Amino acid sequence: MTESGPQGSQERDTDTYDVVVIGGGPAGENAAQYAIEGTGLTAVVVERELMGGECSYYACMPSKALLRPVQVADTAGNLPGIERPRLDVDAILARRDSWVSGYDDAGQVAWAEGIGVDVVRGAARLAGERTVAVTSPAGERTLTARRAVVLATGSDPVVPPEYATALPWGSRDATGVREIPERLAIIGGGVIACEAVTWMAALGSQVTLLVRDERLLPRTEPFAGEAVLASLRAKGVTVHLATSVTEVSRPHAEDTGLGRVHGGEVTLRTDAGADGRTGEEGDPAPGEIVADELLVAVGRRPALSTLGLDGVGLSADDVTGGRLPDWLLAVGDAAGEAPLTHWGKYRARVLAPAVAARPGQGPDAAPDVEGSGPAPFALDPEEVPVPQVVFTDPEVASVGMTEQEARDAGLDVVTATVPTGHVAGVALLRDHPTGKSRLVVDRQRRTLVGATFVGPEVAEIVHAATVAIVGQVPVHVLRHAVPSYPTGSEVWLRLLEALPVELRAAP
Ligand SMILES: Cc1cc2nc3c(=O)[nH]c(=O)nc-3n(C[C@H](O)[C@H](O)[C@H](O)COP(=O)(O)OP(=O)(O)OC[C@H]3O[C@@H](n4cnc5c(N)ncnc54)[C@H](O)[C@@H]3O)c2cc1C
Ligand SMILES: NC(=O)c1ccc[n+]([C@@H]2O[C@H](COP(=O)([O-])OP(=O)(O)OC[C@H]3O[C@@H](n4cnc5c(N)ncnc54)[C@H](O)[C@@H]3O)[C@@H](O)[C@H]2O)c1
Repeated sequence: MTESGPQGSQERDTDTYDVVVIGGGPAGENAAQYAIEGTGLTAVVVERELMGGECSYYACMPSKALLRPVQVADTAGNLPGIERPRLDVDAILARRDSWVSGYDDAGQVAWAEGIGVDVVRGAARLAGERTVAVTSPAGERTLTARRAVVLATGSDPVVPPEYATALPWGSRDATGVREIPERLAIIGGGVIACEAVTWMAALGSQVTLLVRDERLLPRTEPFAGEAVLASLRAKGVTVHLATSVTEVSRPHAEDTGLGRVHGGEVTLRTDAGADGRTGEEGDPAPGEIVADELLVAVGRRPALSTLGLDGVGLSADDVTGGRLPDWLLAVGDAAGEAPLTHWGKYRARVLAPAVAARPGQGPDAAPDVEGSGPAPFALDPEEVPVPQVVFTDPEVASVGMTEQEARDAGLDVVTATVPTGHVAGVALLRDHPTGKSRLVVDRQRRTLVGATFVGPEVAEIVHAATVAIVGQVPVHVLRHAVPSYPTGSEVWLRLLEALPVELRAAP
């Protein structure tokens, strides 16, 4: 066996583990951790950038570190007796830097090694059944999996080619912002766009949001996008709905680095005026918009293109469709499921026992793992509801189906909708609370199938709805779950009272 390795460390060219995980984001870390926990099996994670993945350095952590001071300032600005705080941009960016550990993953590597998971640096691809080739500056290395290879490579941003030549910002630049563009145009109206406009406007950019759809946050209840739209406009953000950007030009585009303005002015042409369209009533989109920077936030797709899938007879659709051989699994954004950290970690937790229980292969295969097997579900996995919090002002916290999704699924549903701020616990948090809350109830089963809360600090309320859906608690039983007074959870009382009387009593 040849010895070689980076920085003088002794590494073998070839190595064998029970589980080889490609990608060290939250899903990959959890897949490795829970596959070997309490089993005596071995696991390695191959990571080409930073252990901890997109979430830790470029996505969830820095975005929420930037949004929290903005939220606190907004709250303070709506409480008589407190002067609206001045945001100290440098201090906020410094706090963001500390939350991303200065883009240094030593802590995450130490954590992995501490739980017995090896970390190999490099870009991995499938080189055959159970075989992973890793390329790094130190050379090529081959890893073999006795039981399973787990694809946890996350997702890549979609950048339409007509925008790409302008070297626009992606979400990494927005979360890693160093230079605040004076005029920032954002294309997109989904989660990333709505969160990024919130912190970039607060940090001082004059933002124009260009939204192709008729509304913001199209996958949530309509009243969620309406509340966020009203709030953004009240803060001075220009929002053009139903507007497509048809052309982008930037004569002096330059890759100046993460979070820095990427060159000279950028000019966007929109479809305003085409077919008599004016963007939206009272606020027509101009045909041309000039900005200092452009952020493109129009979705992400599973990062599967460099994995050599065709070499093992597979396509990206096989991965996202779950048509995989028994030695191969996918978790997290790479699997094409809800692209959320908590969802990827959950799927890794429930799949891990099945990974460990795959029969060992090869002469040195470890004994079969006793007591492991497919994870027991209380619910059909398809029925486990996905929660999400969008950290805008107001916050949007939802779980399970919207009313429309439930109807589209053929359910006979009844809904209850109330203004969130009409309960004392919410009204006490700040003056002028906005937003509504809604329960979606399956009339036949008398249980929740979805809930949405829009308002101040609703992020902490939604988990009660998740528990109610997973526990299949009938709504008449939920009436005995008494919220403390005066807390935001009292919105549950108003919602349950707004349901038809026959659903409130035991059948
Ligand atoms: C701006 C932004 C904000 C977000 N905020 C939230 C939030 O608040 N809450 C939430 O739940 N979700 C949020 N998300 C989504 C969340 O970041 C993702 O769902 C999550 O990171 C997915 O985890 P993952 O482990 O599947 O992939 P990732 O975190 O993307 O990790 C994948 C890892 O695989 C590595 N990799 C890829 N290919 C290879 C290869 N061939 N070889 C070796 N390594 C490879 C990558 O370098 C990366 O480190 C946000 C996303 C963005 C963009
Ligand atoms: N707080 C959170 O949980 C959080 C925060 C940020 C991101 N995320 C995750 O990251 C994922 C990606 O976020 P995102 O905002 O990029 O995607 P998204 O799917 O939420 O929104 C994309 C938006 O872009 C629009 N769009 C698509 N193609 C377009 C085009 N060519 N031109 C103009 N508009 C176009 C879509 O209609 C949609 O409104 C989300 O699905 C979310 O799960 C989560």
